[in-house]
Amino acid sequence: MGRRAKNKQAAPQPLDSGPTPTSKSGKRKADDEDFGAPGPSKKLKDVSNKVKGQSTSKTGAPNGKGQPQKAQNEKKGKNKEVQSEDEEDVEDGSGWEDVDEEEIDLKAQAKSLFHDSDDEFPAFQGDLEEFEGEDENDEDDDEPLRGPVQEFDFDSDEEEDIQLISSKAKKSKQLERPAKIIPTTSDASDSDDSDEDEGGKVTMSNMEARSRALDEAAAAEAELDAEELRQAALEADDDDDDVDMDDDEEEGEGEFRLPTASEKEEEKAQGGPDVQTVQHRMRYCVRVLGNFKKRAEKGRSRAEYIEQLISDIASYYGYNEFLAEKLFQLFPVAEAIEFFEANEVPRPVTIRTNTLRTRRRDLAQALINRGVNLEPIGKWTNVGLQVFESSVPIGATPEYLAGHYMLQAASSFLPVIALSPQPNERVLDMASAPGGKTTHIAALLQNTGVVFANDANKARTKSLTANVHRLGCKNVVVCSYDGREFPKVMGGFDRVLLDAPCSGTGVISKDSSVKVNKSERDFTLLSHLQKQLILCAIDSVSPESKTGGYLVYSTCSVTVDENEAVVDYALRKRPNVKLVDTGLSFGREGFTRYRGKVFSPSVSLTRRFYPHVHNMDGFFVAKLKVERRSKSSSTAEDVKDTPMAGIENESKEDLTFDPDEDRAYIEKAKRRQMKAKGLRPPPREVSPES
Ligand SMILES: C[S@@+](CC[C@H](N)C(=O)[O-])C[C@H]1O[C@@H](n2cnc3c(N)ncnc32)[C@H](O)[C@@H]1O
Repeated sequence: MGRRAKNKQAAPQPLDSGPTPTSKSGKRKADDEDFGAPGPSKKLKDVSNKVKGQSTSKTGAPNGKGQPQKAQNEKKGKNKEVQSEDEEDVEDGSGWEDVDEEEIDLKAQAKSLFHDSDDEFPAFQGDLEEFEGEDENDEDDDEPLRGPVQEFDFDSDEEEDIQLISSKAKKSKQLERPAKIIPTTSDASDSDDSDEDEGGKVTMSNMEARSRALDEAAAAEAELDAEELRQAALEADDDDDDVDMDDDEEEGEGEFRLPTASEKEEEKAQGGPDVQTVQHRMRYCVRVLGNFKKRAEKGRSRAEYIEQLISDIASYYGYNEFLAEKLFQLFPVAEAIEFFEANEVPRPVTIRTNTLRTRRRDLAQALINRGVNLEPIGKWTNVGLQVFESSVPIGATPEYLAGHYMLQAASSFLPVIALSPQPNERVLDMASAPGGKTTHIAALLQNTGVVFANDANKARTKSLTANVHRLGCKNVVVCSYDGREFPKVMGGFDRVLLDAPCSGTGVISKDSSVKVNKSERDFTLLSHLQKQLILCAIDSVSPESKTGGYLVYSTCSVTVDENEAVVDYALRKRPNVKLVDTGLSFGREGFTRYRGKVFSPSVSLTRRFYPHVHNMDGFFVAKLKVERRSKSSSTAEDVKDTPMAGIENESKEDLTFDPDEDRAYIEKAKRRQMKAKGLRPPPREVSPES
């Protein structure tokens, strides 16, 4: 089981202070790469220690005290460093339940229910009714990354990769993966520049070639990973092939066994197992589960091994057991460990060129001149740049301040690429703050048409507005409604993006508080809200649109309740809607079956992105085409189930945009504007009705 050896990318958070790290400070040593190495929280500690120029112990426990993470979290909970939630036992309402018409009482929800997919903004922490009173200091969405980005040695890592792949072909997939954001095999297949010079600094001339070569290597490794997973799934019988097994035997793990109930009690009484025991036990359980028939102890069930493994994952990586289990269930056993491992590693720092102000080439040149080491993210985006190191604060360069780029996670590009807005269209970004995607949409529209950038959180619309101005977007209207009020507020959009409030289980590497502050109730409430929002988003799309008629639904979460289950729900409630291809060239297919639930086969058109597979935040993207409602397709059930039932009763067949409806608002705005300028507005027109 591998520990990620290639933590080459700087963590976004430790850039604030401290001396410039050494050239290898972001790189992990290959000999750290199994459970015998320090645990994840130790790893995080390692990073910050390195930044501070301190040495670290190699054998320490995750918390540095011989105790796994869990014990630490309990202490943290007391210190209020990590917000913990009351974990109410709620029936699993995800998947099939119907969404009530009435709004759920979000006030009753604990803090930090939603998570922001954009790395420029911290998780939304609060409830809808507190929006007005929210602290203005919350506007750190576009918080500049201060201090230098860690430097790392790309070339020697690549050499190391090749060696590792050949000598430990069965070992960790994370281990050998470069810190490059992974493209598809097809992206790399047409490259013929594999012999390009990869040494030395990145320059404008070698940038594209380097990128292609890295893409190729990454694609080859992705293929290798897939093969490994297939092998693991087939429960490789040949113990000689199993590197982990050899390691285990060396460490005397052949005699390892599951603890009995009384041993577990004893372990608990002593304050939990020590970190070495947890590491060994995890490795042992993974191995047994890889070939249960052959390796399991007599009289022990698969469920017992799984239960033990989940409990150990929770304590080792610092999750509450509920979330550890929920995430564990998404993957085959070996891959689940890869996922948890990847959540301990920061994702690459990436920026999006603002094409309203500059070209990527010019921006890259300007930043290279300032001492920024960067290269294009990959072929799938022509505006993204990955920043490897920088001698200047990347969030405070003159180019940044002039709006030439947005600091934005690579995964955040995906929904907008899928949305594919066309010039002159009317687009709604239903949950838009702090505006990473809004400004991307505005740029793709080339400042034509109009983007309504909505967010229910008024405080957050300030940072949204600031970004809109900084990036020179002239076609954006900012508004603040609960998304569930659409399309009553306005409808008839050519395209709608619903980047929904979510649990943030895809961005744990950025916000580790998610590990402990999410309960079953949170997922139930979120899923419910997401289902309400998606129906309103669908109803805001104009089926009459000549150029569009699309909705993109996205989250920065990996749970099925917040993704496939929401989309499937929408398909069932809105027969005039169908899933279409996202147009994204990579990403795993969405689940069409999951733990007894069967979704529409078309849900396979949705795409999932994972940190351990794509080296980007966990993300989900679905694209839906909204068609005209036929009389037969709008059933009584539709009307009952829509959160906009009131509206449908009023005007069920006609939810298209009526510009006349806006006249009064436009008039009011004009008057206000005149007053603000010290002018006297003309007398109001008296309408015949009044
Ligand atoms: C994932 S974040 C959006 C990130 C944004 N799309 C971007 O790219 O910068 C989700 C947003 O949904 C907003 N939100 C939460 N509940 C909402 C609701 N009922 N209606 C509209 N917005 C909501 C939150 O305030 C938060 O800003």
